Amino acid sequence: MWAVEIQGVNKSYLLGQVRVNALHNVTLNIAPERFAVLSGQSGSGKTTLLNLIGGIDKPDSGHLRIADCEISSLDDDQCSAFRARQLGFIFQNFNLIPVLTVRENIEIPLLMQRRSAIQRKQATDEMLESVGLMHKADSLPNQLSGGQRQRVAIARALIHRPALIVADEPTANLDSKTGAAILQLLRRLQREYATTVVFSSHDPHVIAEADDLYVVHDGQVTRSGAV
Ligand SMILES: Nc1ncnc2c1ncn2[C@@H]1O[C@H](COP(=O)(O)OP(=O)(O)OP(=O)(O)O)[C@@H](O)[C@H]1O
Repeated sequence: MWAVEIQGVNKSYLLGQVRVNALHNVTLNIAPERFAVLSGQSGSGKTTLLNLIGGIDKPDSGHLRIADCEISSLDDDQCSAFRARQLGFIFQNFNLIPVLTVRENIEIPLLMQRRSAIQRKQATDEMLESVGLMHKADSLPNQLSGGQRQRVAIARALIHRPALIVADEPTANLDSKTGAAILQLLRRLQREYATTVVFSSHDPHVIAEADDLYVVHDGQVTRSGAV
Protein backbone atom coordinates (compact mmCIF):
# COMPACT_ATOMS: atom_id res chain seq x y z
CA MET A 1 0.00 0.00 0.00
CA TRP A 2 1.24 3.51 -0.85
CA ALA A 3 0.81 6.47 1.50
CA VAL A 4 0.15 8.65 -1.54
CA GLU A 5 -0.81 7.30 -4.97
CA ILE A 6 -1.45 9.81 -7.75
CA GLN A 7 -2.33 8.81 -11.31
CA GLY A 8 -2.78 11.09 -14.31
CA VAL A 9 -3.90 14.09 -12.27
CA ASN A 10 -4.73 17.38 -14.00
CA LYS A 11 -5.70 20.67 -12.38
CA SER A 12 -6.33 24.04 -13.96
CA TYR A 13 -7.63 27.39 -12.69
CA LEU A 14 -9.72 29.94 -14.55
CA LEU A 15 -8.07 33.34 -14.21
CA GLY A 16 -10.57 35.74 -15.81
CA GLN A 17 -10.88 34.38 -19.37
CA VAL A 18 -7.56 32.54 -19.24
CA ARG A 19 -7.18 28.90 -18.17
CA VAL A 20 -3.95 28.27 -16.22
CA ASN A 21 -2.78 24.65 -16.29
CA ALA A 22 -1.32 24.27 -12.79
CA LEU A 23 -0.76 20.47 -12.93
CA HIS A 24 -0.48 18.37 -16.07
CA ASN A 25 -0.78 14.57 -16.05
CA VAL A 26 0.95 14.08 -12.68
CA THR A 27 1.70 10.51 -11.64
CA LEU A 28 3.66 9.68 -8.48
CA ASN A 29 3.70 7.30 -5.52
CA ILE A 30 5.06 7.93 -2.03
CA ALA A 31 5.77 4.97 0.26
CA PRO A 32 4.62 4.99 3.91
CA GLU A 33 6.86 6.48 6.61
CA ARG A 34 8.93 8.49 4.12
CA PHE A 35 10.00 12.11 4.37
CA ALA A 36 9.13 13.22 0.83
CA VAL A 37 10.10 16.67 -0.41
CA LEU A 38 8.44 18.51 -3.29
CA SER A 39 10.82 21.03 -4.69
CA GLY A 40 10.38 23.53 -7.51
CA GLN A 41 10.39 27.19 -8.43
CA SER A 42 7.70 29.63 -7.39
CA GLY A 43 4.57 29.01 -9.47
CA SER A 44 5.62 25.50 -10.51
CA GLY A 45 2.56 23.87 -8.88
CA LYS A 46 3.73 22.69 -5.41
CA THR A 47 0.87 24.23 -3.41
CA THR A 48 -1.69 23.05 -5.95
CA LEU A 49 -0.37 19.50 -5.60
CA LEU A 50 -0.29 19.67 -1.77
CA ASN A 51 -3.87 21.00 -1.74
CA LEU A 52 -4.97 17.97 -3.78
CA ILE A 53 -3.02 15.53 -1.57
CA GLY A 54 -4.56 17.16 1.51
CA GLY A 55 -8.10 16.99 0.12
CA ILE A 56 -8.39 20.79 0.29
CA ASP A 57 -9.06 20.93 -3.46
CA LYS A 58 -10.17 18.41 -6.10
CA PRO A 59 -8.45 17.48 -9.38
CA ASP A 60 -10.15 18.10 -12.74
CA SER A 61 -9.30 14.50 -13.69
CA GLY A 62 -7.16 11.59 -12.55
CA HIS A 63 -6.96 9.50 -9.38
CA LEU A 64 -5.67 10.29 -5.88
CA ARG A 65 -5.45 7.58 -3.24
CA ILE A 66 -4.29 8.73 0.19
CA ALA A 67 -3.78 6.13 2.94
CA ASP A 68 -5.75 3.66 0.78
CA CYS A 69 -8.73 5.97 0.27
CA GLU A 70 -9.75 7.35 -3.16
CA ILE A 71 -10.17 10.93 -1.95
CA SER A 72 -11.04 12.38 -5.35
CA SER A 73 -14.38 10.52 -5.16
CA LEU A 74 -15.38 11.61 -1.62
CA ASP A 75 -18.09 14.24 -1.14
CA ASP A 76 -17.30 17.33 0.98
CA ASP A 77 -18.47 15.83 4.30
CA GLN A 78 -16.65 12.54 3.72
CA CYS A 79 -13.53 14.46 2.73
CA SER A 80 -13.65 16.61 5.92
CA ALA A 81 -14.04 13.47 8.04
CA PHE A 82 -11.12 11.82 6.22
CA ARG A 83 -8.91 14.89 6.71
CA ALA A 84 -9.76 15.08 10.43
CA ARG A 85 -8.85 11.42 10.97
CA GLN A 86 -5.95 10.73 8.63
CA LEU A 87 -4.19 14.02 7.86
CA GLY A 88 -2.17 16.69 9.67
CA PHE A 89 -1.36 20.10 8.17
CA ILE A 90 1.53 22.50 8.73
CA PHE A 91 1.53 25.84 6.93
CA GLN A 92 4.05 28.60 6.23
CA ASN A 93 1.94 31.07 8.27
CA PHE A 94 1.33 28.64 11.17
CA ASN A 95 -2.49 29.05 10.98
CA LEU A 96 -2.98 28.87 14.75
CA ILE A 97 -6.24 30.13 16.25
CA PRO A 98 -5.25 33.44 17.92
CA VAL A 99 -7.85 33.39 20.73
CA LEU A 100 -6.96 29.85 21.85
CA THR A 101 -4.00 28.97 24.08
CA VAL A 102 -1.17 26.72 22.94
CA ARG A 103 -2.79 23.74 24.73
CA GLU A 104 -6.20 24.48 23.18
CA ASN A 105 -4.72 24.82 19.68
CA ILE A 106 -2.91 21.50 19.98
CA GLU A 107 -5.97 19.55 21.11
CA ILE A 108 -8.26 20.72 18.25
CA PRO A 109 -7.92 17.47 16.22
CA LEU A 110 -8.90 15.45 19.32
CA LEU A 111 -11.94 17.66 19.94
CA MET A 112 -13.00 17.01 16.34
CA GLN A 113 -12.75 13.29 17.10
CA ARG A 114 -14.81 13.78 20.30
CA ARG A 115 -12.10 12.36 22.56
CA SER A 116 -12.71 12.66 26.30
CA ALA A 117 -11.16 15.46 28.39
CA ILE A 118 -8.82 12.95 30.09
CA GLN A 119 -7.60 11.55 26.75
CA ARG A 120 -7.10 15.07 25.40
CA LYS A 121 -5.10 16.19 28.43
CA GLN A 122 -2.86 13.11 28.38
CA ALA A 123 -2.13 13.36 24.63
CA THR A 124 -1.62 17.15 24.75
CA ASP A 125 0.81 16.89 27.67
CA GLU A 126 2.79 14.29 25.71
CA MET A 127 2.93 16.52 22.62
CA LEU A 128 3.85 19.62 24.68
CA GLU A 129 6.80 17.64 26.09
CA SER A 130 7.80 16.35 22.63
CA VAL A 131 7.97 19.84 21.12
CA GLY A 132 9.49 21.43 24.26
CA LEU A 133 6.62 23.83 24.98
CA MET A 134 5.18 22.68 28.31
CA HIS A 135 6.15 26.04 29.83
CA LYS A 136 4.07 27.86 27.18
CA ALA A 137 0.94 25.69 27.46
CA ASP A 138 -1.26 28.57 28.62
CA SER A 139 0.21 31.27 26.34
CA LEU A 140 -1.58 32.70 23.33
CA PRO A 141 0.03 32.37 19.85
CA ASN A 142 0.91 36.10 19.72
CA GLN A 143 3.04 35.63 22.86
CA LEU A 144 5.28 33.14 21.01
CA SER A 145 8.20 33.43 18.59
CA GLY A 146 7.82 32.19 15.00
CA GLY A 147 9.71 28.99 15.80
CA GLN A 148 7.55 28.34 18.87
CA ARG A 149 4.39 28.89 16.82
CA GLN A 150 5.57 26.35 14.28
CA ARG A 151 6.26 23.88 17.13
CA VAL A 152 2.63 24.29 18.19
CA ALA A 153 1.54 23.65 14.59
CA ILE A 154 3.69 20.49 14.47
CA ALA A 155 2.17 19.25 17.75
CA ARG A 156 -1.34 19.94 16.42
CA ALA A 157 -0.53 18.13 13.15
CA LEU A 158 0.67 15.00 14.96
CA ILE A 159 -1.55 14.68 18.02
CA HIS A 160 -4.17 12.42 16.40
CA ARG A 161 -1.44 10.19 14.88
CA PRO A 162 -2.38 10.86 11.24
CA ALA A 163 -1.24 8.63 8.37
CA LEU A 164 0.12 11.64 6.49
CA ILE A 165 1.35 15.15 7.25
CA VAL A 166 1.14 17.81 4.55
CA ALA A 167 3.62 20.63 5.14
CA ASP A 168 3.54 23.63 2.76
CA GLU A 169 6.87 25.50 3.08
CA PRO A 170 6.77 25.42 6.91
CA THR A 171 10.27 26.86 7.26
CA ALA A 172 9.88 29.66 4.69
CA ASN A 173 8.94 32.35 7.26
CA LEU A 174 11.65 31.42 9.76
CA ASP A 175 15.29 32.49 10.00
CA SER A 176 17.74 29.80 8.89
CA LYS A 177 18.68 28.63 12.42
CA THR A 178 15.04 28.34 13.55
CA GLY A 179 14.11 26.74 10.23
CA ALA A 180 16.83 24.11 10.70
CA ALA A 181 15.58 23.35 14.24
CA ILE A 182 11.99 22.99 13.01
CA LEU A 183 13.15 20.69 10.21
CA GLN A 184 15.03 18.48 12.69
CA LEU A 185 12.07 18.40 15.09
CA LEU A 186 9.67 17.35 12.36
CA ARG A 187 12.13 14.75 11.07
CA ARG A 188 12.56 13.28 14.58
CA LEU A 189 8.83 13.14 15.28
CA GLN A 190 8.07 11.75 11.81
CA ARG A 191 10.32 8.78 12.62
CA GLU A 192 9.06 8.44 16.20
CA TYR A 193 5.39 8.49 15.15
CA ALA A 194 6.08 6.43 11.98
CA THR A 195 4.12 8.82 9.79
CA THR A 196 4.61 10.01 6.21
CA VAL A 197 5.47 13.65 5.54
CA VAL A 198 5.08 15.50 2.24
CA PHE A 199 7.00 18.75 2.60
CA SER A 200 7.25 21.46 -0.06
CA SER A 201 10.36 23.60 -0.08
CA HIS A 202 13.14 24.89 -2.29
CA ASP A 203 15.57 25.13 0.65
CA PRO A 204 18.71 22.99 -0.01
CA HIS A 205 18.82 21.99 3.70
CA VAL A 206 15.32 20.52 3.44
CA ILE A 207 16.16 18.81 0.15
CA ALA A 208 19.25 17.26 1.80
CA GLU A 209 16.98 15.69 4.48
CA ALA A 210 14.62 14.08 1.95
CA ASP A 211 14.12 10.31 1.75
CA ASP A 212 12.52 10.96 -1.64
CA LEU A 213 12.75 14.09 -3.74
CA TYR A 214 10.19 15.14 -6.36
CA VAL A 215 10.86 18.10 -8.61
CA VAL A 216 7.84 20.11 -9.77
CA HIS A 217 8.41 22.07 -12.97
CA ASP A 218 5.70 23.83 -15.00
CA GLY A 219 2.99 21.61 -13.51
CA GLN A 220 4.81 18.34 -14.11
CA VAL A 221 6.53 16.18 -11.51
CA THR A 222 9.63 14.07 -11.87
CA ARG A 223 11.11 11.85 -9.18
CA SER A 224 14.73 12.44 -8.37
CA GLY A 225 14.93 9.20 -6.39
CA ALA A 226 16.25 8.62 -2.90
CA VAL A 227 18.67 11.35 -1.87
N1 LIG B 1 -6.54 30.14 -7.19
C1 LIG B 1 -5.83 30.29 -8.31
N2 LIG B 1 -6.36 30.93 -9.38
C2 LIG B 1 -5.67 31.06 -10.53
N3 LIG B 1 -4.42 30.58 -10.72
C3 LIG B 1 -3.84 29.94 -9.69
C4 LIG B 1 -4.51 29.77 -8.43
N4 LIG B 1 -3.66 29.09 -7.60
C5 LIG B 1 -2.54 28.87 -8.30
N5 LIG B 1 -2.63 29.37 -9.56
C6 LIG B 1 -1.62 29.28 -10.63
O1 LIG B 1 -1.23 27.90 -10.74
C7 LIG B 1 0.18 27.79 -10.94
C8 LIG B 1 0.78 26.97 -9.79
O2 LIG B 1 0.65 27.69 -8.56
P1 LIG B 1 1.10 27.10 -7.13
O3 LIG B 1 0.63 28.04 -6.08
O4 LIG B 1 0.64 25.68 -7.04
O5 LIG B 1 2.70 27.14 -7.26
P2 LIG B 1 3.84 26.96 -6.14
O6 LIG B 1 4.88 26.08 -6.76
O7 LIG B 1 3.22 26.50 -4.87
O8 LIG B 1 4.39 28.44 -5.97
P3 LIG B 1 5.04 29.17 -4.66
O9 LIG B 1 6.34 28.44 -4.38
O10 LIG B 1 5.24 30.57 -5.11
O11 LIG B 1 4.03 29.03 -3.54
C9 LIG B 1 0.73 29.23 -11.00
O12 LIG B 1 0.80 29.60 -12.35
C10 LIG B 1 -0.34 30.03 -10.27
O13 LIG B 1 -0.36 31.36 -10.74
